[in-house]
Amino acid sequence: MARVELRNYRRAQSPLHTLFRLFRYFRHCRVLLICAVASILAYVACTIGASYCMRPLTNLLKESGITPNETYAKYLSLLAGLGTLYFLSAVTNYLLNRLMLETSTVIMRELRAELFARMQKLPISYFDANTNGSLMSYYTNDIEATNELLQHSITQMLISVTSLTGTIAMMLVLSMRLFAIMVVLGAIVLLVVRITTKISSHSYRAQQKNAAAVNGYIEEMIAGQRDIKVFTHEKQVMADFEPINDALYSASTTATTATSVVGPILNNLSHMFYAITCAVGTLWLTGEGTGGILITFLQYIRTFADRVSQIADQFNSIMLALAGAERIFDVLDTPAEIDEGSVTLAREGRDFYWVKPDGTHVPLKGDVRFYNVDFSYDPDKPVLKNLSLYAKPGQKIAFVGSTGAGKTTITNLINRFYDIQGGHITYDGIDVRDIKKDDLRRSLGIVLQDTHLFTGSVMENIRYGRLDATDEDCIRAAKIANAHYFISHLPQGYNTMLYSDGANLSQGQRQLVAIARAAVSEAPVLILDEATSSVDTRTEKLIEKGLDGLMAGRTVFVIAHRLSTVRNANAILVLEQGRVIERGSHADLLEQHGKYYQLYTNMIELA
Ligand SMILES: Nc1ncnc2c1ncn2[C@@H]1O[C@H](COP(=O)(O)OP(=O)(O)OP(=O)(O)O)[C@@H](O)[C@H]1O
Repeated sequence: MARVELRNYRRAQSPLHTLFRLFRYFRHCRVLLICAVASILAYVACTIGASYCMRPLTNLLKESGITPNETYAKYLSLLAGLGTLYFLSAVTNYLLNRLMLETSTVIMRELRAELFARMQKLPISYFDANTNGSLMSYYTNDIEATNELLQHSITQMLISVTSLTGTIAMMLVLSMRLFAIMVVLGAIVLLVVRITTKISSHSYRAQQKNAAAVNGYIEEMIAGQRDIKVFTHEKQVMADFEPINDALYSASTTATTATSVVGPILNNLSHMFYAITCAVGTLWLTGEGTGGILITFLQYIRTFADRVSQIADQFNSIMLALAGAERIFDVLDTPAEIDEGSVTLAREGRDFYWVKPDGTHVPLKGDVRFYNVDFSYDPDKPVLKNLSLYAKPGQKIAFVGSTGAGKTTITNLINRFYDIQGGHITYDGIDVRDIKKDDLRRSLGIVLQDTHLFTGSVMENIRYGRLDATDEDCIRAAKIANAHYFISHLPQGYNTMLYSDGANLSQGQRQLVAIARAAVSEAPVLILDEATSSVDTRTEKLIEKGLDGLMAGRTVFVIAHRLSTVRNANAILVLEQGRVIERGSHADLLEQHGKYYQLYTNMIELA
């Protein structure tokens, strides 16, 4: 059963550092940011000012020595002032939301671009260690969380903190005595907030972790639908899904329960707060205008309590969103594939050259040699041991051996998907580590067993092998690959669009397009992972002819699955546990009566 990888869902490890790093992205939208901060200040000033209007309004009721007309005029002007402040606070709030929306869109664009660019530079080992699902969730969950953070959470937090500061200042201005009561009660509220936040953030983390497991599982099962149906594993898949779905259910229930408890507790506390201040205030405050002070103070208490509970809520979501941003930064900090190569391999027309330091061009011949190569993916599990082999220009080298013997690994070392730990590999006498990686890979044509076709026309998919190839080059390559006939019979010929990894083509047709793609690169060295096992004999013949056309005149490494490939090869290398145990032509090896003889006489398919 397929493995479900859990992403490491956690709270931000270094939230402040992540936050400052995120703030650096504001450098491209400084003006927007300044406007946003100004809007926050204006918004908070308006709301606090509106609350303050309660004082003169209340006092107006008891004001003596003025005529009813004067009272009425004052009353109207106060109401007009209050209305203006509420109107302004609505406008500034709208402005703020717009500004943060714009700002976060700009930043998200940059972050997505950086993330995507970094992923293009990461070594293949990174993709081995991370499932597609977990990589995708950087672009979905984590980008979304960061967007939410920038668009709402940070803004709300800034509003809450500014408003809280302003409210405290106004409370101090109104009455120091009442503020003293506030401090005591505030300490109690903070304690409660701290405890409940701890509980809720813990359960939220559990919820996120379980959600990741469920999503990862679903994604994997969707990708494997064909295999699930073929092996009639539907029931098993459902049975495996149930426990992780249940785990998500209980984690979500705990999380929502914890959150739903925080609100009422804080609400009740704020009511108590309100009542106590009201009672004490009535007893303590004496003299002219005390009614206005008390009413306004109570108004501020409400704001205070609201802001504190908002900060508690936002703190949690900010921490979780920062964890998303942190994961994105982790990817951005993952070291890119190192390329210490300095030797340039250039293409001119249809030929490849090695450009020597003095500028002279030496045609590439395609001579590849391994000298005592040691390699392992994991340090404690050697895969290739002291492996030596050579392919002279134009030779066809076939690898045979049981599964896991190291055939694919060898081909992955030629193009430097991985670096060797011992020995060296040369290409026309140059150590491959000295060749610029892009140049090296461009001078190797590769046909993988499991080809990926991109969304685009057939022509564009063939051109993927060499981006500057003309339409004529692509058609010529398709002819070499024996793909021209079937492509010409597609509804729009070479302009037929391919979708979902070429799902509208048969497996054999996809393989022929892949061969054409390698043919258009016209590289002097070819690496073929033959894929004929899952196609019918007629298609196999087509592919065989396509491959023969492609291989002519080039050095070829082929992971052989067909007897014909092996028979035609200049040399057959028999691998076992990362070692070459036999080398020779088909006839030589049969004569030796060794492993190859056994493979050949016992099996039709060799690998
Ligand atoms: N990305 C990887 N990370 C860790 N180990 C790997 C990785 N790829 C292959 N291996 C291990 O390296 C060994 C050689 O694998 P390799 O794919 O080269 O064998 P192979 O001869 O091509 O097998 P097959 O014919 O089944 O494709 C195996 O034990 C395999 O489990």
